[in-house]
Amino acid sequence: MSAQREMKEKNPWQTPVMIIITVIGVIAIVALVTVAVLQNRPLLQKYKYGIVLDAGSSHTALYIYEWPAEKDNNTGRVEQTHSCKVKGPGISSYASAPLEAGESLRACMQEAEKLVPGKRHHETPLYLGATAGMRLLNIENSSASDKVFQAVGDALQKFPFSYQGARILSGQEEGAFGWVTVNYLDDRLKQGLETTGALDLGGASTQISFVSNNYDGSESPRNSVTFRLYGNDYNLYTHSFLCYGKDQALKMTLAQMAKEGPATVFDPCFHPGYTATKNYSILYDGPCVSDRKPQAALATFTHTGKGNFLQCQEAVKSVFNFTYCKYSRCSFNGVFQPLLQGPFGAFSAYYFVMNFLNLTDTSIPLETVKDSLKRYCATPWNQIMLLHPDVKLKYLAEYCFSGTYILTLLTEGYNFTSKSYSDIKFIKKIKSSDAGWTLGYMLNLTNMIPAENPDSPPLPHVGYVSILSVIAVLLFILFILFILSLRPLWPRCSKQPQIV
Ligand SMILES: Nc1ccn([C@@H]2O[C@H](COP(=O)(O)OP(=O)(O)O)[C@@H](O)[C@H]2O)c(=O)n1
Ligand SMILES: [Ca+2]
Repeated sequence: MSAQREMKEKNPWQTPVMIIITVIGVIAIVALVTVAVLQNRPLLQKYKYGIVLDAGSSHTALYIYEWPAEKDNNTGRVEQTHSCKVKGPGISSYASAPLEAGESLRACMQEAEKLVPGKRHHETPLYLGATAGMRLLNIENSSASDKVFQAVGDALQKFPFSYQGARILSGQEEGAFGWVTVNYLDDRLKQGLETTGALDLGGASTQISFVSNNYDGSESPRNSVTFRLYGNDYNLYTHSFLCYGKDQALKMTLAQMAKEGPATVFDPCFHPGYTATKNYSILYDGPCVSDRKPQAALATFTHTGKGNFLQCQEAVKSVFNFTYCKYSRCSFNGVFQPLLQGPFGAFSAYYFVMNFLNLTDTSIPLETVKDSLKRYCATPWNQIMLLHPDVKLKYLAEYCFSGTYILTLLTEGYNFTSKSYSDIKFIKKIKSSDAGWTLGYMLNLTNMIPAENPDSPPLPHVGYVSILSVIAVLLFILFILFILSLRPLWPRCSKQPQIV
């Protein structure tokens, strides 16, 4: 009995005071941590959406973007969650039937209606941006281009989204927003890292955009775009060459070869054995080629392939003008271009063509790439058709030209060398989003890239809760130790005489 009492006296945990203190202490810690967790728990993730239609010269594509609702003005990462290719040609091809341009967008828009949650429809911005195809139609026939926009706008407004308008992007915007997209997706802007240049090849125009340390924008102000993004200033060089997209370049090259108006055009950019009867008018319609029209044109010509890469390269070079430059340096056609500064991401048709030709690896020496293309161009047409039975013949016939055009544009046009060629990366997507101008365009119009870097909380949520828990436990231990240190003063002293 006395041993038991001694035990009880030695073990303060058995005194009622200590039990009560412990229980209260544990309850307090649990309450504190629970409050910390609940109060700072990330809110149930809700998303916002944005839709951009890229009305290109060859086709229209719809992109749906998504981002966490509570972060739309700062660090939220915007991602492409869906893309839809509109059936049929680009909207500029509907000049004589504008209503059909609007109609053509319906299927993709209905898809978007299903994919964006119903309760977000009315707040989801919807943009349509048209590029070089509509630029050309606008030059050629502005009332036809207005009608196409009217029809497209009418069709888009029938959907429940927040329609923000349809317009032609300037070449500068197209180049600059492509650059923003690539660098945003690579996380280079937020972190203030060295940026990647953007090379975009379309059907009717092509863009080059990059930051060059020794370019301040003063030499050719119209090629300069300045941004302040996440607290960093960027002075971007950008240029868009109208008519130098691969489809218009093909037309210009062929029109150049056929400028004497012969009955047969022997074309080194097409495979040997390729032959087709074509209408002369296809070579001279549109503002890129109208001035190359021969005096006495026949109605048709026979287009015959010769499959010769070097001659094709010469033919392509003939559509570039290298003879004049009023600046310290130029790319071509008298357009200023500062010293190239890599790395570069090359997307859209750059990727499609080089991927088809199995030439996306830029660590392969440029000479080897050219040799490979030389062999490809020299391959007879019937063999090419056998190798690619699934590819549409119109597209299949053009890869020799397109590959040659890309290499010529990069090296002769933009002055990439055998060495700097490896600074280029042919890309289709970055993470889940396509490389192109659409994302940059939407980020800009929704003010989603702040000029200054937003302040972020010093600790992430998990760190905050962990530190709070550790401090609570330490405080509790400290409290117990403090109580124990008071032990000699406990009532035990006054009970002593009873034992005696
Ligand atoms: N799978 C694909 C898709 C497009 N393309 C080409 O990529 C180019 C896209 O140009 P685009 O329609 O965006 O025209 P722009 O308005 O940008 O000049 C066209 O020349 C298409 O033929 C391709 O080669 N393979
Ligand atoms: Ca394009």
